[in-house]
Amino acid sequence: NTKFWPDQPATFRSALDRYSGAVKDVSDSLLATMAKNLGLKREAIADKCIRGMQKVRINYYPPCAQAEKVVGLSPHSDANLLTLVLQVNHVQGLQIKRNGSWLPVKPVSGAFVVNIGDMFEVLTNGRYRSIEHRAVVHPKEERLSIAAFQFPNIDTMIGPLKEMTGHEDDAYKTLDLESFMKIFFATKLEGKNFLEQMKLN
Ligand SMILES: O=C(O)CCC(=O)C(=O)O
Ligand SMILES: [Fe+2]
Repeated sequence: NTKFWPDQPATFRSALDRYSGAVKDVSDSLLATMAKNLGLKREAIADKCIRGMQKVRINYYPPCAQAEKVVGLSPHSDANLLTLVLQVNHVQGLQIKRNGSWLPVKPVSGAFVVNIGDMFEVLTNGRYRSIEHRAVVHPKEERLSIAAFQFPNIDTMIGPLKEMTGHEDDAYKTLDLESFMKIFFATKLEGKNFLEQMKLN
């Protein structure tokens, strides 16, 4: 709903609206392809997003003379299914956690970074892992990114998909989306500690 966004410049809301719709289409087709690759029906995950929610955040990181002493965005994984991040300018800042260390993700003009969120990890019973990431700042240059977070419909149950588990045990709890998000917001944003609470055993 763009009414919560600034109405200036005059084209802002309509541009954002178009962007959001286009990103949702990309996300739906990615979800369909990923489901197919997992041996599921194309619709298995995408169908959960027909009336799905999308949140968009535009991140602005001003330059910071003491850049090495601060982080722009603390380490976390996104709670939702899939996030499409556009690194708007050429300033590098996004980092992912790989084998215990931070790996920079170079901005590629016009390309999305697709981050797996916690809900995708839960639905696939851990086949896909949500990615821990953070953003650092630059001593001289500002940085901008636009993150579009894709969520399923509000009435969706978030738990390992039956078709995914087969004979194996569920590795995560099953909760309705609202309860899932309540726990997420009550948890300190710190690495993947929210998902830890969703694990069984
Ligand atoms: O600024 C970035 O590249 C990352 C943004 C992000 O991870 C987020 O908004 O959740
Ligand atoms: Fe994020």
